[in-house]
Amino acid sequence: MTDAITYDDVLLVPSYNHWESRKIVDTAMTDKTGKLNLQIPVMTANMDTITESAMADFIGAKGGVGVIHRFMPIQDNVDIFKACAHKAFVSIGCSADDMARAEALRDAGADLFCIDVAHAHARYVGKTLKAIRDMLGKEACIMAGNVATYAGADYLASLSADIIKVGIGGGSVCTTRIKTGFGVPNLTAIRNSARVDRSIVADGGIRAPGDIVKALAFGADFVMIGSMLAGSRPTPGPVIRRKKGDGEDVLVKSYRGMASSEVQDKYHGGMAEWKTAEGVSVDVPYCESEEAIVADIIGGLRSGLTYGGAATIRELQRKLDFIRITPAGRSESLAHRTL
Ligand SMILES: NC(=O)C1=CN([C@@H]2O[C@H](COP(=O)(O)OP(=O)(O)OC[C@H]3O[C@@H](n4cnc5c(N)ncnc54)[C@H](OP(=O)(O)O)[C@@H]3O)[C@@H](O)[C@H]2O)C=CC1
Ligand SMILES: Nc1nc2c(ncn2[C@@H]2O[C@H](COP(=O)(O)O)[C@@H](O)[C@H]2O)c(=O)[nH]1
Repeated sequence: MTDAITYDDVLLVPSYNHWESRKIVDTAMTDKTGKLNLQIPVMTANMDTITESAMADFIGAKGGVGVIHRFMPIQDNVDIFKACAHKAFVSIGCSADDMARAEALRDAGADLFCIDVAHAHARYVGKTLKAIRDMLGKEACIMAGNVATYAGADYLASLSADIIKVGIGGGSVCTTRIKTGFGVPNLTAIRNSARVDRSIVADGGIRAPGDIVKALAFGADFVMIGSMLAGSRPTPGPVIRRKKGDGEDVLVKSYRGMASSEVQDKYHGGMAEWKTAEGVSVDVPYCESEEAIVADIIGGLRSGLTYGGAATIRELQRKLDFIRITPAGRSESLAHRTL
C-alpha cells in the first residue's frame, strides 16, 4: 500500500527569492508539444454550468482558455464555438455521434479538441483518440482524459494525446469515489502522471489560488477549474431567486456534475438502468466578481512563484520542495484570529 496526498496534506517550502517584485515573474505556459501557449495556465471546466462562449471569452481575454462542454446538439455546439471571440477547446465523447461532432467542429475552424470521459484509460478512448487524430491531422491539439495514474497518462500519450487531463473523483460536485470506491488523491495523481512526456492538466478539487500553485509545483502545466468560477456571470444558466430559512431572498445559479442525475434527465431522458449518478447538483451564490476571482488567482500564482524562488512555472516545478502537514498545521494555515 502507498500513501497518497492531496492539496490540504502539504505545504510548499519557501526558497531564496531572487526577484525584486512579483511583477517580474512569468505566468505563461506552453505545453510540451508547443501547440498551446497561454498567458495564464488556467482552463475552465467543460461542464454545462461553467463553459460556453461567454466563459470562453472571459477566460480567453485573461490569457487562459475555455473548454466548451459537449452536452448539446451538434449544431448548437458549432454555434457556440463560432460565437467565441477567443480560441477555445471543444469537447467530444466516444460515441459514433461524437465523430460527426468532431467533424462539424473541425469544419467550423476548431483546432483544440478535448476527448472527455470519466475513465479515459480505456480501450474505447484509445480507439476514439486514434480516429480523431486521423481525422484532424498532426497539427491539431488533442487533450484527453481523465486519468489518475502514470499508466493511464502513458496510454493516452502513446495514442497521440498532446495534453492529458488528470483527476478522478476529486471535483467539488463529484461522487465517483463514494459511489465506486475508485480515485487517487489529486497531488499524487498529478505527480505520478507528470512523469509522462506530455503536459498535464490538474482537474478537480481546486478551491483556492494556493491549490493552483501546489498543482503546478507538483508537475501540472495547466489547471482546470469549475467551482472557483461557479455562479459567476459568464457561466451558462439562469440566475434564480431562492428563499433562505430565515426568509431572506438570495440569488443563486446551479452548478452540477456532468454525471449527475439532473444532467442525465436533461440530455439523455433519464438515467439508464445500468448506471448510477456520479455527481451532484448544487445551488451556488450568484456572483458578479469573476474579475476579482481571476485577479486573485494571478496574484496568488505570482506570489507563489517568488516564494518558490522561481521566475517561471517550470522553474517552480524543478525546485519542488514540500512537507506533509498535520491537522494542526492545516488549521494554523487558515485565518484564525478570534474575537
Ligand atoms: N473527472 C471525474 O472524476 C469524472 C468526470 N465525469 C464527467 O462526467 C461526464 C460524463 O462522463 P461519462 O460517464 O464518461 O460520459 P459518457 O456517458 O458520455 O461516456 C462514457 C462512455 O464510456 C462507457 N463506460 C464504460 N465504463 C465506464 C465508466 N466506468 N464510467 C463512465 N463510462 C464508462 C460508457 O458506456 P455505458 O454508459 O454503456 O457504461 C459510455 O459509452 C464527462 O464530462 C466526464 O468528464 C464523470 C465521472 C467522473
Ligand atoms: N466524478 C465526477 N466528476 C465530475 C463530474 N462533473 C464534472 N466532474 C469533474 O470535476 C471537475 C471540476 O471540479 P471542481 O472541483 O473545479 O468543481 C471537472 O472538470 C470534471 O473533471 C461528475 O458528475 N462526477
